[in-house]
Amino acid sequence: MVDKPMSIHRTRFPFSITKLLFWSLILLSFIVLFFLGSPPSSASPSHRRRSLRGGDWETSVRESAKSKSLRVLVTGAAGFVGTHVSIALKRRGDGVVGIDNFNRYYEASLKRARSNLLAQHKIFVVEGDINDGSLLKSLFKLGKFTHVMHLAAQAGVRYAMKNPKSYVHSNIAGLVSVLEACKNANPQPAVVWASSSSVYGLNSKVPFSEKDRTDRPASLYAASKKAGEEIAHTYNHIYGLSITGLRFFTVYGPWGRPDMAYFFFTKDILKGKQISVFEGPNGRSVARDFTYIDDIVKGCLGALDTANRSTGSGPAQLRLYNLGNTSPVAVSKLVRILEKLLKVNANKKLLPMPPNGDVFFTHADISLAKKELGYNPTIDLETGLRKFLDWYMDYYSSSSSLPKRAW
Ligand SMILES: O=C(O)[C@H]1O[C@H](OP(=O)(O)OP(=O)(O)OC[C@H]2O[C@@H](n3ccc(=O)[nH]c3=O)[C@H](O)[C@@H]2O)[C@H](O)[C@@H](O)[C@H]1O
Repeated sequence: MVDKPMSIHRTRFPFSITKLLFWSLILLSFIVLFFLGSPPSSASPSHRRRSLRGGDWETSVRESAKSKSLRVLVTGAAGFVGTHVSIALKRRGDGVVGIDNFNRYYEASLKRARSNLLAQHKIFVVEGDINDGSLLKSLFKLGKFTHVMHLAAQAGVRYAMKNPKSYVHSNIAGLVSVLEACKNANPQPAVVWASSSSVYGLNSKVPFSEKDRTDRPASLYAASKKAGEEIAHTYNHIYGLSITGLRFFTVYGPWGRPDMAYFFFTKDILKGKQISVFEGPNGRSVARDFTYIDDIVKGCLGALDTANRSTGSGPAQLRLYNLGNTSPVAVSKLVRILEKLLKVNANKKLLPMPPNGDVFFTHADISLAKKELGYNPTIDLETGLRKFLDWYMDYYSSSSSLPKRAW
């Protein structure tokens, strides 16, 4: 009776209990050794993962933030504007730490390449999401930031129809997460953040002044940025955070975003692919106040330099500025400049502008930014596109993959 079940056991499991125990012990010791080998960390599991990947990230944050003047946390540091602003700050001696989630809205390899450029300038970029409150808390504790340049966002006007939730996640929830961290930080930093020309929406009065209506956004992107401006007001009002919003007007240049028209027109013209040029009603041209990246960087630095300290409670500085070029150019003219510089005729198709969130015209009144930030754009579209094309040719001739369209 006793032997029978044992023999049944033997036929079901090909190895003995002793062998099973032996292998379980080996496995257990591997698990124990793995965890003992991890760098010590008091942080949450997500932080532990980060330190495993990025080495001693806490030391890197402290080193990168070191400065006798500004200590700036740049969100979206591996983005187009984030990279340029970070380098400009570091060059003049400010401490800079970046955070970026390296999402796949457009080619991640370009973001990695920008991040490598930042590393060459000794700027440390933490890979993480602005919605990760505990990560932000640790970063503020380590970096003791005097300023936050908040540039992380879901960009793109037309993509909002494809993926509306990503705008809520990054531009609304993400902004609240950053402001919560700022409000709780010691010291409380001054915040400068990227709003957008798109908040003017269906406004037809030109040039667009900060005093004009912004309650008719034409896209969810615009609505998310407008919501951001209202959220900024709340955090300023209740928590005394010093907050400056910058309404960027169609920023372009080297290391730019492949989802923007000037960028993918270049790619498609070079490949002989047809490009769609949108038109307004009755063949009216669609135009943008295209603004070169170096001018935008100067505006960002001007905003950081003139920002007052946060007060913790009670009245604090709350500002909004247009950063444009104040000379709109028709999209058809943009294409003609590209054709001239590339020495290639574009295969163009004129199309009525689809109802996709786009607006017909943007034109910034920049008198306020001129007066208060010393903002003074100097680069015209042809000069700026020449600089962009120099970079583009150089970057994509040494890189195997051309940008793919995901938007
Ligand atoms: O100022 C901003 O705040 C925004 O600027 C930018 O948006 P936009 O000004 O719309 O730039 P972009 O897409 O390059 O289209 C340029 C022009 O080409 C036209 N356009 C576009 C696509 C196409 O296939 N054909 C075409 O004619 C199109 O109708 C438009 O007239 C940023 O992307 C956005 O993230 C935000 O920062």
